[in-house]
Amino acid sequence: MTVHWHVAGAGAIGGYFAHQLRRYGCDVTLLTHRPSDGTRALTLETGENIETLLFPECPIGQSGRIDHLLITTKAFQVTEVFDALVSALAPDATVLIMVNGLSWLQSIETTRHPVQVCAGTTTTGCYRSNRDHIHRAGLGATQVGHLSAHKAMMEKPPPGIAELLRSTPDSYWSTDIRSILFNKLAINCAINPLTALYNVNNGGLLEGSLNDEFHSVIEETRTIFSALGYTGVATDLGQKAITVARQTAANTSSMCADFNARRRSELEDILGYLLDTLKPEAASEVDTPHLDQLLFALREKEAPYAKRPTP
Ligand SMILES: NC(=O)C1=CN([C@@H]2O[C@H](COP(=O)(O)OP(=O)(O)OC[C@H]3O[C@@H](n4cnc5c(N)ncnc54)[C@H](OP(=O)(O)O)[C@@H]3O)[C@@H](O)[C@H]2O)C=CC1
Ligand SMILES: CC(C)(CO)C(=O)C(=O)O
Repeated sequence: MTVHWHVAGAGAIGGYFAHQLRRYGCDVTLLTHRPSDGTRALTLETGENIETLLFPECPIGQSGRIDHLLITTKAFQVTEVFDALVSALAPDATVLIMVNGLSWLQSIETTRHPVQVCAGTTTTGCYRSNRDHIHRAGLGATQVGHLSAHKAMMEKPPPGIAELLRSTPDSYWSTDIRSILFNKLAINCAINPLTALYNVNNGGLLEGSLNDEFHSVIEETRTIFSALGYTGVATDLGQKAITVARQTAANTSSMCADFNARRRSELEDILGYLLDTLKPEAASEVDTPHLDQLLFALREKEAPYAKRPTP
């Protein structure tokens, strides 16, 4: 039977995966929070190829039964979207959440539901030149794994995931997605806020006095992860953050792009989550003056245009 994926959040990344899944042969329906006439044409431009596909689209809440759900909104929209769709999910449905930032993790994990929840992360980079035109700026790797702590579930992709992994180049199943998500969170904490504060490309962190700040931020982030018991994340962060900044030197980080566009960023889902949720869980007292100051300065900068609950 054809695998049918519903995609909530068909923006840059969601639209990219929608294209991949359709080209692979899956049925794909887009779920929107905007008025819709029932179809949406999405163009994907990759450098080698440009293709427009017509997708069925329906408002969230009118989807009918969902067997496979991909959520690719911004991190701060995940819980709302999940809650709005949970009653439409088939028993044993597969949900895959693919966002940066982990602010949604606790609420999804504590919701009682029978569905299989996976999470993923990708280093493929996409942006939109208009609402329906997606550009793949860089082809990276995608990793997906089960959020369950049960070994049997962690080892085997639930229904629909194998098709998604096969549909997208360089995509892998991970038996330890949590470590990968925390690694990505640490890298995002080290790179994104500083680039947003100083409005520089990722490579700007490797130059001049900003490089000293970059190292202080890395060191304090490492200390938090170490105190939380994520020794692998803490040990690797220095080298990884510098490598990512070097490899993506010409890129504008997603947070910097959001600040420049004066739209709500994932500040609270990334650095806010690290300092307000994870740091208090650390086994020992951790001093993070640079990170505290960075969060304070960015909250001030974002305040005029970001609608967010008071942290
Ligand atoms: N772009 C990239 O290269 C990468 C992005 N990521 C992460 O992926 C996530 C998505 O990023 P990106 O694709 O760039 O962001 P976009 O803003 O392009 O896409 C988000 C999409 O979610 C939609 N949306 C918002 N609220 C709702 C809702 N309530 N119901 C349904 N849809 C909704 C938006 O619709 P509308 O625009 O109509 O409001 C938009 O289409 C982020 O966490 C980002 O950090 C990770 C790796 C790479
Ligand atoms: C890794 C990094 C920092 C690359 O730009 C990213 O994930 C982002 O911009 O959100």
